[in-house]
Amino acid sequence: MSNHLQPHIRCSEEDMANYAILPGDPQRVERIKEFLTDAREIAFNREHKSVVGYYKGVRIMAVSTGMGGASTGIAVEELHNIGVKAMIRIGSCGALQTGIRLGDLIIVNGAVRDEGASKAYIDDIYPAVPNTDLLNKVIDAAKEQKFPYHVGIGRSHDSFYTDREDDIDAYWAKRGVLGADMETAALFVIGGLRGVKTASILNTVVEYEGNLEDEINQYVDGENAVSDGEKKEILTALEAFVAMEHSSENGGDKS
Ligand SMILES: O=P(O)(O)O[C@H]1O[C@H](CO)[C@@H](O)[C@H]1O
Ligand SMILES: O=c1cc[nH]c(=O)[nH]1
Repeated sequence: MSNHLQPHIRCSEEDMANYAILPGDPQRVERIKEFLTDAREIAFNREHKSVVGYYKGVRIMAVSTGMGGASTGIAVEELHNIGVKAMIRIGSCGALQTGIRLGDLIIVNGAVRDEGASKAYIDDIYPAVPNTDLLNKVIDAAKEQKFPYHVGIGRSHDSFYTDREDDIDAYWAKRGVLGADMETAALFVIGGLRGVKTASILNTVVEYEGNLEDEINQYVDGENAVSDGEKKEILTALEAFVAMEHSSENGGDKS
């Protein structure tokens, strides 16, 4: 653990909480802040905006990762350096299966490592998986709040606008992958290697074979189902952390 101000996220041990919610978008940090009490902004440097506050008495940080595995890896490492023990990504994704609707949550139980950051750490036979205990608490939280959710594999990628993206999506869709994002695999692998508990909840902002740019623009404009999906993923992550705090007080899973 380090008392030093971390060079990118600009947080130190005194800002630390055991739990951190990691959106990609810095603007989402502001919206998470609305769910917290006694919340204060810690820093906003590059793509990393951070706040700390309380939810049902549990101290929780929210720190944006920016887009992609490279900046996510930096955030995970620096949060680990100041002592954060568990991290839940709340992201947006494009669905890869019909039947997954805008605003539905995808809870990722394993990620295809189609990105470079995790491979810089370890060979790609190493699995990108969440912590089982935290995954179960996320699923329970979504179920208890009656949010629409799907549990399955995600594909994390580095490049959004390649000429082959439709074919690549079709390839992974046929193999049962539920959705695509850019950060989950790096979070799972780097967090796993560092002994950090991780999970990832993705809000569906593009339906399968929907219009990628139009639907993401709607999301940025804060419209309807996808904005509700964001609130649902925030509440799911917060409740999972509350459950984790209470189970550790009661001698729960120490893995
Ligand atoms: O909304 P966030 O969390 O940034 O997640 C998704 O959105 C970005 C692309 O639009 C990528 O970062 C992707 O993973
Ligand atoms: O299709 C999508 C939508 C959001 N984010 C992605 O990575 N892919």
